[in-house]
Amino acid sequence: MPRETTYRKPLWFPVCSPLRWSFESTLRGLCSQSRQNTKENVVDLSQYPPERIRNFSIIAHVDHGKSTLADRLLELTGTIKRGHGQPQYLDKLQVERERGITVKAQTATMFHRHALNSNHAMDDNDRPSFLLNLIDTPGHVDFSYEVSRSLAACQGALLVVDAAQGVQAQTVANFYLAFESNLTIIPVINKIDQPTADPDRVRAQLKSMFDLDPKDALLTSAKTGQGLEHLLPAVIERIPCPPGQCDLPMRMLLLDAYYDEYKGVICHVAVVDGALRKGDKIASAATGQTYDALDVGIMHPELKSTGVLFTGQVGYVVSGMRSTKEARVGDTLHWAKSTVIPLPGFKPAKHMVFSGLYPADGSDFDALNHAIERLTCNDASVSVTKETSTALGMGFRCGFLGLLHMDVFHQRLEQEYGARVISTIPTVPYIFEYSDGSKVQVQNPATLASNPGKRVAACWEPSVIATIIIPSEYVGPVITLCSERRGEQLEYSFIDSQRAFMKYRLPLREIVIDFYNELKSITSGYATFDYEDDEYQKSDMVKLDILLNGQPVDAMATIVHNLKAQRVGRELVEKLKKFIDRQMFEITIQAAIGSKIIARETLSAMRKNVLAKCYGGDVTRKKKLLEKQKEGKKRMKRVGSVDIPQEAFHELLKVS
Ligand SMILES: Nc1nc2c(ncn2[C@@H]2O[C@H](COP(=O)(O)OP(=O)(O)OP(=O)(O)O)[C@@H](O)[C@H]2O)c(=O)[nH]1
Repeated sequence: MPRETTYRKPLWFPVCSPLRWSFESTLRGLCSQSRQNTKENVVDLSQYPPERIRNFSIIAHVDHGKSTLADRLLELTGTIKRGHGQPQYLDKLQVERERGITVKAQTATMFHRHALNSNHAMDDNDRPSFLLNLIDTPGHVDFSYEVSRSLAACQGALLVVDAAQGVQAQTVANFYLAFESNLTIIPVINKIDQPTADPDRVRAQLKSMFDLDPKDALLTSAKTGQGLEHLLPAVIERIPCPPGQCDLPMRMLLLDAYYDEYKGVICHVAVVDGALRKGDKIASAATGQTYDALDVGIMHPELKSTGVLFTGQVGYVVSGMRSTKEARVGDTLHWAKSTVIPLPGFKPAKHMVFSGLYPADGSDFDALNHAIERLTCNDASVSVTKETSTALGMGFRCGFLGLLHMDVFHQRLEQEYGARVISTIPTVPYIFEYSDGSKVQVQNPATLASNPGKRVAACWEPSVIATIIIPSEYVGPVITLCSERRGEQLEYSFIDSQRAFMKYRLPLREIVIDFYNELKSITSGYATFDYEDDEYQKSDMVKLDILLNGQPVDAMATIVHNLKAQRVGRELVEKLKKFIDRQMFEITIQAAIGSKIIARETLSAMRKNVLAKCYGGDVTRKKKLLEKQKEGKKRMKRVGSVDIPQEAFHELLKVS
């Protein structure tokens, strides 16, 4: 028998401003419906056959209001009890709250009463209840892998567009992700409360860019609550129910996983056929390994044990997987006793940027290994292989979907696992051909041409097709920027009288570092940008070495375009000079291509006397300063006889 689960009642907030009044009153009206859903205060999932289930995603450009809208839906269905001004409920990670961006897709199950073909005479209690699974997705291009995975569990998507900003680069990218997944798309024009909102212009853009019927667009303000009452009825009426057959042997798609200290690996799953019950023996189609379903439930929005998940439902299963490596995102889990055809799964993530990760303190290697293993369970898009650097010791070469993704991964390692890491200059995966005809993909510049006797004969670098949307007056500076970055214009048109749309082929290397910031700064923050990977292009790339006192520092090697090598080499040595403390001997810092030195700086010798500032003979103060110096030294990496502070490695990341 399915276990019962409890609804939470919505909370009413005091009315204290006209703005709040309209929001609260709308919410109150809507919530009264959901409150009546909860009359019996329990839910039995067997009441929700596929016809009564809707799985949908919220997709949008960054900051167009997805998470706020998701929160409002959770509130109006009584799933969460909260008020205005609180951090977004579904942005749970510290990194998400600090940066104000969604990094992980989050699923929440809601219940809502609605009569199809709306019979207004019907009492709320008589309206059938629907189970709605909402998936809030990230907006930034680096996390589009999360979006495409989430869409695999959905039949529809709310495409949210800011009423003032209109269609932006990630609106285009996300629309095509949903369109290619054959999802029903409901356009939602949000933030209509803004003084500069122009819903008619956005409607026209939706028509011209995506051929979406302007009449289908819903107008909302997640801030004031205006128009929210139309969202869930549209979801229920327009989005099809999940396909899948109740009478087939159970199979489900593993959508995501994370490690919980108490429960072990928790897998988020979408049950495609049959039903999953607590106690079932399940197997992984990828590995053949079998497990027991120890706990089964829904995200409501916290884990709520239900003991069963039926066809079309999205929820979680705790299966006693011991290692996070066993939870392969995209895998099909099924009843161990039956054979099933595995579900299509997901395209493997394509790594755009690689960087070495090393423990700040060499003795922390095992701790970092453990932290990376746990975190990659929750972020399957990172690739990890072990590597060794002469400068930094044992570490890992990790592949990321972009620079922001890399940054977020570092931050999560530090915040969630207390790991202190040093990362090497990010690089993109090049293909090099040697004089003997052999080809290699180079993810770590230090490994390039490490075989003596092999000469590089040719190089190919990855490129992307970039979509840029800007107000028309910024077209000139953007064209200049793209050509400086070795871009090739592929398309140039106008979305409407005020906005230009451009497509460029750009080398990936030119956009991973700093391109977006520069684009934003030359367009006063108005440009939006998105990219998808394209083919490799032949290119004239060289390896740039950094030498300290004549000794190459492998962790600082980078690959640059021949024409830019001189400038990059100069910037790198100047940066290093600023960050390396003077030591007891002279230090030469050089940048070199092969045996040719292209830039050089010298740090003259000096004894850094930390006690110089300590006047008088206070022993405790002297001790304190010496302790501080010792602590600082721990964070240094010794290359030959030169100590390099951690910050030097971080600073080098910013040179393109
Ligand atoms: N005026 C107004 N502001 C809104 C509305 N909806 C959201 N916002 C604000 O817009 C900002 C971005 O909202 P989010 O919900 O974080 O946007 P998002 O699309 O989830 O952002 P990412 O997760 O980073 O992609 C926040 O400051 C919200 O308070 C709205 O309807 N009107």
